[in-house]
Order: sequence, then structure tokens, then C-alpha cells
Amino acid sequence: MLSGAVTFGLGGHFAATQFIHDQQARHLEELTEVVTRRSEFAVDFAAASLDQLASRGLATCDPAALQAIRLHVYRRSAVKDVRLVNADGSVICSAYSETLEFDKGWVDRGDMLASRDAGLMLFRVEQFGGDALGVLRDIGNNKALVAILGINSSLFDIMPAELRAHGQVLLALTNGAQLGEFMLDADKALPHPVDFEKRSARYPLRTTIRIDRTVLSTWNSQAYWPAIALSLALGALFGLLLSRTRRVEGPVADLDRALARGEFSPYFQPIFDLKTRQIKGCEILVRWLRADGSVVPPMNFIPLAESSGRIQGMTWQLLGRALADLQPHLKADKEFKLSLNVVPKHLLSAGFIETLRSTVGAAKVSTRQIVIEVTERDELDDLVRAAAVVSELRDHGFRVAIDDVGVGHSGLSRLKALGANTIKIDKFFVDTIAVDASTTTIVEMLVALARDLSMSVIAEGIETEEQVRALISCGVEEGQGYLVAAPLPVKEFVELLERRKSAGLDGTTQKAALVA
Ligand SMILES: Nc1nc2c(ncn2[C@@H]2O[C@H](COP(=O)(O)O[C@H]3[C@@H](O)[C@H](n4cnc5c(=O)[nH]c(N)nc54)O[C@@H]3COP(=O)(O)O)[C@@H](O)[C@H]2O)c(=O)[nH]1
Repeated sequence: MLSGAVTFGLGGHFAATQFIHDQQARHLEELTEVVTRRSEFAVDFAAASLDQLASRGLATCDPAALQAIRLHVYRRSAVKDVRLVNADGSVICSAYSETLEFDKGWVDRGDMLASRDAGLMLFRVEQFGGDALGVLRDIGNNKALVAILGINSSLFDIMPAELRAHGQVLLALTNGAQLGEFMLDADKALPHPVDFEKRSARYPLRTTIRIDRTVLSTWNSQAYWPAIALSLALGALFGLLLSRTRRVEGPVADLDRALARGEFSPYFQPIFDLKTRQIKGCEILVRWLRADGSVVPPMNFIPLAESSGRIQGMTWQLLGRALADLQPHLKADKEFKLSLNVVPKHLLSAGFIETLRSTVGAAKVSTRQIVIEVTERDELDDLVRAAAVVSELRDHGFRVAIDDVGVGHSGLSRLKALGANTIKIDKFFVDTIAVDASTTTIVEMLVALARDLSMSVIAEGIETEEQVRALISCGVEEGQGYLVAAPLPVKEFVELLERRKSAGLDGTTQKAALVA
């Protein structure tokens, strides 16, 4: 009996170990495939962007064309710059001419690698801030357009949490030129590296996931002991039972675990009166605080959260935490507004208003203090329905702001039709307001439109006093930006509010002063 159990036990040990290793190898190969696919999509995206620019006749160094290209680049987070080049690859002009200063060097056409269909040339752009991927498309007349793609940020969320401190994700050209690398601790060497490699079938790209062998013995160890126990008891059935204990892995599973562990945290960025600098409210901006101490910025997981349907749970979790964090302040200053980003799909989903009301009601916060920010970057397909939701939200006392105005999809008529309370002018315009007369005209026009529609205006991304002065002279009253504070964790944000209060720059103090 005992020897039978030992035999089963040993058999169980080898089979379970083998099974887990096979699972691990398969899983790491799948992750390598994911990185390769992502990089291919990034190149496809860059190529489509270049084709679109060329077809719009923007492949020139004319200032208006360069401004249009800058807007195009700005909308597409992975594309850092677009350059017009000669047939030999030498640069004629660049949409963001200052990015040329970040280049450590430039590659001759002869050193670029062709895509399989020969429609694109890929090359590494060595820059001081890290390497980037150049994607060149010929456009005729001995000219070509080049998109400069930042690729690093697409690598870091791939590694399962348990392996992150013991592995590397690398993307390189097939000639060995490295394009991007993710490693939690860049100085840490992997003592026993094992490589999982994948080459793209379409582009000269090679992905490597490098893992320290020793960590594989503990990864998925949760699956090991149940497997042994079950195999002792049930002998031949252990494989089947083991498969039930297997953990699901991958970036979406990582999101699910983060949601379950409450790792999505609200950061708060003040919204202030441009003239008095009084803080009138704040915007909630999500950060993923991982157990390993790293802070993940939203653009690295919001798109996945959206496409995988996790954005809704994440948004509710975030609002619940933000309300709890700021409840004392929201109660003390009834004019203080808390803004929450909501993606259009979520806004239009069934039960959105009911859940919002019950979440805000449970926190005993007035609906008047909550602003729903809907980005204009994503198209609101069903404008009529969106306007109905906005109207119902307003009936319940909530406020609605249209975010990123000017760079999104809405024409002015769509802005009007939505019936929001506020427009938020995108940082793109704030960046150039102090230096570009055409930007001033656009901002003045948006302010005039907002006045006609009884909407308020907030300018985003204010970094300098010069920008504040220019915005005030255009008629903008409120703003947000690093000039006052970057998005802050709750403790620092509350300290900022306290400092303001002591300096007499908060809502309660000002009201008290008016009454006195
Ligand atoms: N659906 C949701 N989207 C969210 C949520 N939280 C954030 N986001 C969206 O992610 C995008 C990037 O956000 P973030 O990295 O937080 O960047 C914001 C600010 O930090 C940044 N900012 C603000 N002031 C300045 C500045 O002076 N200079 C500078 N270089 N950057 C600045 O701008 C971003 C402001 O975002 P928004 O007002 O929303 O446009 C962003 O698109 C977020 O919307 C979330 O919970 N849900």
C-alpha cells in the first residue's frame, strides 16, 4: 500500500513536473508570439499612417503640412515623429524638428531591412531617450516618409507578474540591432537564462523572452502540490485533475488579478482657477500599482482593459476608491468637483447611470460634485443615444465634460449635439498657444463656441506661466497641468489641498472670507 503510494507519488512528481514545464514552455512561447504580433501591428499602424499622410498631400515641409502631421502624430501614441526623407534615407525635414536632437545617429538606406513584401524598410533609430523603430515607406519622386515608433512601452506588460523580476523581453531587428527591452531591474543579470524566440513572418523583427531557469521551478508551484496530492490519491487521474488546477496566464489574466487585488489606484490632478490659482476640483487618473512596487501608466493598460471588457470594472473600482479617499474633502467643500474618465462604450452600456448613482449615493457625495469626462478621441458612434445619456446624467445633477477637444473626432456640431457642460481643450493646443498665432485663434474660437452653448472651458497640460497668460487672454478660466501639480497619490494630493487651505487658497477659506 505504502510502496504503491510512493510509486504513484514518484510517478506523480515526474509527470506533474513535466506537465508544468510543458505548460510553462507553451505559455512563454505564446507570450513571445504576443510581443511579435504587437510589434507587427505597430508597424502596420505606422505604414497606414504614412499612407494616409501621403494620400492627403502632406508629404511636404510646408509649415501647414507639418502642423497637420504633428496633430496626426499626437493622436497616435506609438508614433513619436514623422520625417520626410530622400531616397537614400537622408532627412529633409521632421514634424517635430527637436526630435532630431535626440538622435544619436541615422541609418543609411543600405543598412535598412526590407519587409517581406518589400513595401517597407525597417531600421533602428538610436536616440538619447532609448532606441526607436524607423519605418520607411517610399512615396515616389525619390522621396520617402519615415515614422519613428516608440516600441519599449509595448514590451513591459507582457511578462507574468511572478516572472517579471526574473526575466527580460527583447525586441530586435533580425540583423541584431536592438529596438526595445523590458527588464524590471536593468542591472540584474540572469544567472541561468533560457531563451524563447520568435521571428515575424512579415517583418525583419525578432522577439526574445529570456527567463531565469531557477524561477521556473517556483512559477506555477501552486499547481505542483495539488498535482502530487491528487496523483497519490487517484493515480492515473492526476493529469486530468492537474489541468483543473492550472492557472490562467497572460496580460488579460494579469489585469484580472490586479482588479481582484485592488491594484488600480486613483491619482488626482488639480483643476485650478487660472487667475486665483484656487483648486476647484481634480481629475482622477488611474495608475496600476503592482505588488513589485512598479507604477504602470494608464496608456500601457487602458487599451487592453478596453478591448478585453475590463475597463468597466476598473472604472467602478477606481471611482469607489476615489470617493472614499476624498470623501472628507468633498463633504467640506461642496463646490469641489471630482472628474472621472469614462470611455464611450462604458457610457453607453446598460446600467451605467444606475451604477453611477448608487456608487456616488453610497459614498454620500452629491451628484453635483461628479464630472463625467468623455474623451473626444474615440468616436461616439451613436451620438443620439450619447446625447440622451448626457441629458439624463445632467437631470440627475451630474456634470459632463468633453475631453481632448480639438484633437478628436467631433466637429463643432457634434460638440454642440452632445449637450455637455464643459469642454477640455487638449494639451496639443496649450503646448503651442504662446508661440503660434493660429493656435490662439483656435482656442479663442472654442471659447466663443463654449460661451454660446453655456459651457465652461478647462485647458489641459499647462506647464508655464506664459501659457496661463495666453489662455487667460483667450478667455479660458480654468486649467490643469504640471504647473500646479502632476497627478498625485491621495496622500500628496490631500497635503497639497491642506497647504492651499493654510495659504487661504481653497474654496472653504474663500467662502468664509466672503461671508466675514
Ligand atoms: N478611461 C480611462 N482613461 C484614463 C484613466 N486615467 C487616465 N486615463 C487616460 O490615459 C491617458 C494618459 O493619462 P496620464 O498618463 O495620467 O496623463 C494625463 C496627465 O498626467 C497628463 N498631463 C496633465 N498635465 C500635464 C502637463 O502639464 N504636461 C504633460 N506632459 N502631461 C500632463 O495628461 C493626461 C491627462 O489626461 P486627460 O485629461 O484625461 O486627457 C489619458 O488620455 C487619460 O485620459 C481612467 O481612469 N480611465
